Amino acid sequence: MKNVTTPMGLYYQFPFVDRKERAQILAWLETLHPLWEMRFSEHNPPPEGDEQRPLLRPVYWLGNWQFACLDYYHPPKGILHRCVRAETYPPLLQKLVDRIEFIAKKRFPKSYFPEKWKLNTCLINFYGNKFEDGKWVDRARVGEHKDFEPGPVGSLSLGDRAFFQFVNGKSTLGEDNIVFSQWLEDSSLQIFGGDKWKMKTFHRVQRVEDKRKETLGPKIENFQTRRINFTFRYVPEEHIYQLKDMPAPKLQDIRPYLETLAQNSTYFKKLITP
Ligand SMILES: O=C(O)CCC(=O)C(=O)O
Ligand SMILES: [Fe+2]
Repeated sequence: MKNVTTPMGLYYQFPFVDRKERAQILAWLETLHPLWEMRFSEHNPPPEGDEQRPLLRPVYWLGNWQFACLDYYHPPKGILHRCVRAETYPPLLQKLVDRIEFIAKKRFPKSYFPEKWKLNTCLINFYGNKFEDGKWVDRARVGEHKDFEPGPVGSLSLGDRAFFQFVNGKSTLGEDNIVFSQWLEDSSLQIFGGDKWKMKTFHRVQRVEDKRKETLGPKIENFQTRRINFTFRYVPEEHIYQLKDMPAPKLQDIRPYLETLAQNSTYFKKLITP
């Protein structure tokens, strides 16, 4: 097993999951029905100069669902009604999360961890090509952003490898902008924590290779998945809202998503059935 420790606050392990675990995760992923969300909504329309659009990729959240139209979790100011309680991890994922938390605590200083830190939230991203206007278009990338959830973030990658970068600014200033690059391999774990990687720099997925030619994840209409990434994060429990505590306009905006989720998830079915 290769285990390379990169700069302070960055950790990378390949492989992190073995073949059996990989197969189990992939089997579970096939049962999921990811959502293709719109960025904005009736009560949260695009700001001037921006426009309504679908996200680049379908996603699925566990622990809490941060609907795009609720603007994601963004402390200290953006904490109200952004995170909606969602399904818990299946046992096989919880086991991995326990291992990731253990590694993070072993590798990173105490100062990186907010009180009560645990990886209680997971975003599953489906990367691949979308069929639109009669052709397949590569949507396998993520622009510069920060993960605003406090504390270290753990990232598990499956499928084709991704070229992942930490960059200084949001603008495309060229090479000097790049602080650190790495390939995220199939079955690998990346953990990043501390000010430099969480607060000071942005990160992005520049591109995803197209080499493995493996069918991954559930069937998604007009979409071909070649990489699936899990990012495990921490949202303080007091910032995760029950559906009944969400204000009516926001509830109205996310209602169609909840109904779609309820078609395939007993958790969401229960949640929205009066
Ligand atoms: O796919 C990845 O490796 C990273 C995804 C990411 O940055 C995110 O979901 O916030
Ligand atoms: Fe991210």
